Amino acid sequence: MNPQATTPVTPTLYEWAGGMENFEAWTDLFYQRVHEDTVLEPVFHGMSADHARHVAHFIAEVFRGPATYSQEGGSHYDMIHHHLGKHLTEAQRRRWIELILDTADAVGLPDDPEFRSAVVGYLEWGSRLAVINSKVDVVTQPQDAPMPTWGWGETGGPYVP
Ligand code: HEM
Repeated sequence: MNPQATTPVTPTLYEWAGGMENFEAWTDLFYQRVHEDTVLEPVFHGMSADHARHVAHFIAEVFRGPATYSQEGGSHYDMIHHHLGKHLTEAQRRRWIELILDTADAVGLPDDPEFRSAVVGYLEWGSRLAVINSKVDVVTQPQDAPMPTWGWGETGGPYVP
């Protein structure tokens, strides 16, 4: 018997989350809530109508889903570029994290310890990078920098500026 036939394949975070419609539901509700939030509303006041979907597609691609964000013309460089010069504060970042995690519960994303640990790890990492990038005016990453990917495990080492 082929042993591979019986070896269970670990699902990606994208698959475990239940696919694109769940990422879109998550960010659609999140950005609705952002506009009712006194801390975050001023940050996102002029955001584009497509913003929520772009963030859903970005996170889904990072979680090893389809490359929709890239196929729509986005890139890691592009995402960083959107944060330049926004001068985001730690208070805004914390509120962003709190609200996006509350919204994960509201839309019924899986709440098992392993999945949520990976999600929190990614959101902490990504949101702290967003704040760092918001304090500068140029992207130091190459324009063709690959999209990051995120799995079930650990970061693998210390921060490299
Ligand atoms: C994992 C964390 C994050 C991810 C993956 C992410 C992703 C993105 C993406 C993909 C865009 C571009 C959207 C578009 O093309 O329309 C964007 C824009 C933006 N993000 Fe983030 N972001 C993160 C964290 C944050 C945080 C913590 C804040 C603020 C507290 C923030 C504030 C903004 C703002 C102000 C824009 C520009 C909105 C606009 O004017 O259209 N981001 N983000």
